[in-house]
Amino acid sequence: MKKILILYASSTGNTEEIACLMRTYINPKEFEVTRKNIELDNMDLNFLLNYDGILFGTYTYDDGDLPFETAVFCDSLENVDLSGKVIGVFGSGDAAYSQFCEAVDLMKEKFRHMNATVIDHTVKVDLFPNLLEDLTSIKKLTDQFLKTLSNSITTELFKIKK
Ligand SMILES: Cc1cc2nc3c(=O)[nH]c(=O)nc-3n(C[C@H](O)[C@H](O)[C@H](O)COP(=O)(O)O)c2cc1C
Repeated sequence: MKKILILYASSTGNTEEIACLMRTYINPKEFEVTRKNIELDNMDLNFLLNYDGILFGTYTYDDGDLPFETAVFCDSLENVDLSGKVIGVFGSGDAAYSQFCEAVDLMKEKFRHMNATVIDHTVKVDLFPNLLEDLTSIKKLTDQFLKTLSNSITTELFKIKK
């Protein structure tokens, strides 16, 4: 069974709510799913290698920038080989800011540069996910992620191949 990690930074719970919704769209009989917050006290990110796919969520802060915990996570990623991992990116922002959900795009680019297989569609929610278009977008990312993941080789096979 392929393993999925839903990992996110959320200060007031909006991004966490997207993560919770995503989990409901994944059949636990088909995939092993873990959902967790970024933990600033443990930035050894080698545990990411235990997962075949990662759904990564972040809110946006300070005029289109990464929030602190996502920035620390990003720096710690330098030593981790994410090639072959399937990754989807989502987040919450506030449409009142000109650089709406910019952190989602920044993380998408970051994962792309690490040779991960990044799903093109991203989820950008204005604050809390309560509109039909939010749910449609979240379902779309989850479905595309699961489809790509199903067609990828498993982490175990990937280790042997390397
Ligand atoms: C100081 C500050 C700066 C922010 N800057 C942005 C921004 O540049 N772009 C954006 O889309 N949202 C911005 N936001 C809004 C948050 O991203 C938004 O409230 C989001 O829903 C928080 O997600 P969370 O509940 O998962 O923490 C900012 C919020 C604060 C408090």
